[in-house]
Amino acid sequence: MKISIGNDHAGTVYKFAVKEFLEEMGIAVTNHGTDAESSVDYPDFIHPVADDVEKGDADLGIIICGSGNGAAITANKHQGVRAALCWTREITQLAREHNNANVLSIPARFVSLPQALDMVKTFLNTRFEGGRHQNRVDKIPTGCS
Ligand SMILES: O=C(CO)[C@H](O)[C@H](O)COP(=O)(O)O
Repeated sequence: MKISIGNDHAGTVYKFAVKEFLEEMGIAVTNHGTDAESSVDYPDFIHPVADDVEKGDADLGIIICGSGNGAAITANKHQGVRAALCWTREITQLAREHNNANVLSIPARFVSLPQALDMVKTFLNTRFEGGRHQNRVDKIPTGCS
């Protein structure tokens, strides 16, 4: 299992905690930064994560910014990337079960660190249900057929 992670300045503290959490589980992590808390532009650090997922260089991605929206919007510009903005365990579970999300977007300014780590754990431990959801996910790239 390989996970690519990236964040802006609002997500730096959470990123390091998530990275440690993953590495303690024996998961290989590619960290695209930023590793600083000085102001940066989130696309510079989120596109590399989405690139990894798009190209198959990572199984999953985790992206973090203040609201989670800029990161998710950026990642979803990439082919084959399904980035889900999540703020509870239940939303995270559904993002995997129903949407086959392959990138988790965490809003660092709106969830606690324990909540964020719980979402990461849920994201890793939940499988896509397929079935009717597969038909819907298949229609995402090109719209209705
Ligand atoms: O959430 C974000 C993008 O969606 C950013 O983290 C947020 O916009 C950064 O704001 P500021 O420059 O005021 O720290």
